Amino acid sequence: MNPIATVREFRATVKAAVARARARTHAATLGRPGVLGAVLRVLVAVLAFVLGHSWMLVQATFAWAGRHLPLSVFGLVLASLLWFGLEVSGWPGSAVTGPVIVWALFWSPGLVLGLWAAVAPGAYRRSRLRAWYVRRWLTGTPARWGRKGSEAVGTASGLGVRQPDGGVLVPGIKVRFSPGAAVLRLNVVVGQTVDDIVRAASRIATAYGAHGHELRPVKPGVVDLVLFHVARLAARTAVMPAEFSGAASVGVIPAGVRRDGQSLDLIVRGRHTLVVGATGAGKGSVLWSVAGNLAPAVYAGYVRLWGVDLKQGIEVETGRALFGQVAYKAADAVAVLETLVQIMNERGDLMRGISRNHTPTPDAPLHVLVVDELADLMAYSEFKHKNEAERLLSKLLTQGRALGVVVLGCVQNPRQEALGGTRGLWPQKIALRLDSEVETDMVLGTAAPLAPAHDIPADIQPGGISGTAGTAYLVTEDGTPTLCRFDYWPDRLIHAVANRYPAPAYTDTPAPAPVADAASAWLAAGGHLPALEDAPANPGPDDDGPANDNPANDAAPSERPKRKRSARKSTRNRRPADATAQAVDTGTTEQETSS
Ligand SMILES: Nc1ncnc2c1ncn2[C@@H]1O[C@H](COP(=O)(O)OP(=O)(O)OP(=O)(O)O)[C@@H](O)[C@H]1O
Repeated sequence: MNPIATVREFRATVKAAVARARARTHAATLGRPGVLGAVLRVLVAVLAFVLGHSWMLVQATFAWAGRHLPLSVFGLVLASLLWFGLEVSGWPGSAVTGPVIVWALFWSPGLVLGLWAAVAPGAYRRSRLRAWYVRRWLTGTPARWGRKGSEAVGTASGLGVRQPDGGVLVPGIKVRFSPGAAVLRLNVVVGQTVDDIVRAASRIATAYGAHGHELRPVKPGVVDLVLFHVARLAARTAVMPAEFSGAASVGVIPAGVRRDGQSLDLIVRGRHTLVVGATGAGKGSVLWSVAGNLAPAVYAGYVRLWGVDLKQGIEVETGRALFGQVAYKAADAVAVLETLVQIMNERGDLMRGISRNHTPTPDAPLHVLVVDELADLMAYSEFKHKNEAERLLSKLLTQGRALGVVVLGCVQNPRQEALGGTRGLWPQKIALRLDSEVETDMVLGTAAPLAPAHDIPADIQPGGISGTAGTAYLVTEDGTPTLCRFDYWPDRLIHAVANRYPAPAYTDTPAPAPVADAASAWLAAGGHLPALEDAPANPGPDDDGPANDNPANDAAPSERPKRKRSARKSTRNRRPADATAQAVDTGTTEQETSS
């Protein structure tokens, strides 16, 4: 027999077997399954189910065991000793049954918890019990969480009030746990103010080893001190917003995630919002979270977006179809402001004596003006423009909110010269990463101690992108700060949203020309702008966004962005003089920016 022929024959047999196996696997997993394929799929589903639920059982049981370490270790040691004794003594029956029963008796609460977690994993995850058992992240000893312990921490942190009889009265503290946080409810004692608690808060948080804290007023004299174990918030990519669901939801947008894991619902209606952040801090995420999430309402006619972007329109032009009117030059920006002031005045005339709060309708929509870099308008433009802009913007900021005209202004530098006289006129503030404590003070005022935006780390990743971009303190009108992370809006998603929910053709302004300027020309040249029908619902895995753990996104890319800043970004950070030198003709005419 020819050995070479034998080897060839053997190789051919192996190849044929592999090809058959591949074909079967393909049929069983991706193609139309035969009987074997169907059985395989069922088996895989059952296995996944069993493994998933067993994992929950193990997780919950061991969480319990971790919290009750002495008892659980004692049970294990006793069971092991029993097994050893039975083995050594040559016990005639099973040497395993007895020890397992002993172990199960000691671990029974954990096993019950585990069974519950396996049967109802969702309920277990949301439960306070789980929060309690997985609160090991806080370094405070268990005793510290008891009433006496927490009150001792309060006293040591300076919350005690000395009484005439020499005793010390401490605020009553009740502790409860929620996923990701422990909440201390403090009842202020006579002689104390909430300010005393504010002053002691960071000492208490440090005593518990918390990564951050927030104070939430409950009622006069009662404050919740929330201690967080989460050091940083994971990046999420935004998803295509759902269809317009009714006038009631206009102006409240799901913009990201809060530190306690809840959705960040940003209120835009009736609030002017100032967004401040160092370069690369993620102001674009805030801008598009607002513009992108308002898109369905824009499409339905309940909201009208106006854009001012003196950084050559690079940001706003990415989603141009969402905006009724845009301005990329200072003169046009002033014209937009004039138009809005006029709308506001006319609306005031109509509403006077009838209503004190505007309700958006398709006939009288909520006007939202988005300004990408306020300093370009308020500080770096010609004197006549910046003066006029400051005057008009101040009018909008002082009168617009009740009349349904609100402003979202972004700025890198919160100093006086960048904001003119408007700095104190923004009721809602979003402080992304800032360069210094002085800047945090400037933006947030009295809320600054509870919202240290300058402490948000830059965490520069390869490619120069910040690993914490989009992380911010949102300080609402009542001064409550919330650490949150805004969703990332990749260019492709912005295009897709703009294509799916374009603004109606407003009769008082011409429709945007498709490729009218350098920014659009760049988009066209890049070939990124998908055709209307091709627009993906969500950015695909090849998209250049950050890691996506947004549960709503079914096309979640699983890696951190590897991209360098996109062309949209690459031109955004030019200095003003530079920007003027490279100014492009945006094609925006006086006529376009005044109605
Ligand atoms: N929410 C986010 N999650 C993760 N990464 C983000 C997020 N927002 C932005 N980034 C990343 O950070 C980069 C810079 O973001 P962005 O351009 O929005 O910052 P910026 O504050 O507007 O900067 P500049 O003021 O210089 O224009 C983005 O290109 C993106 O890679």
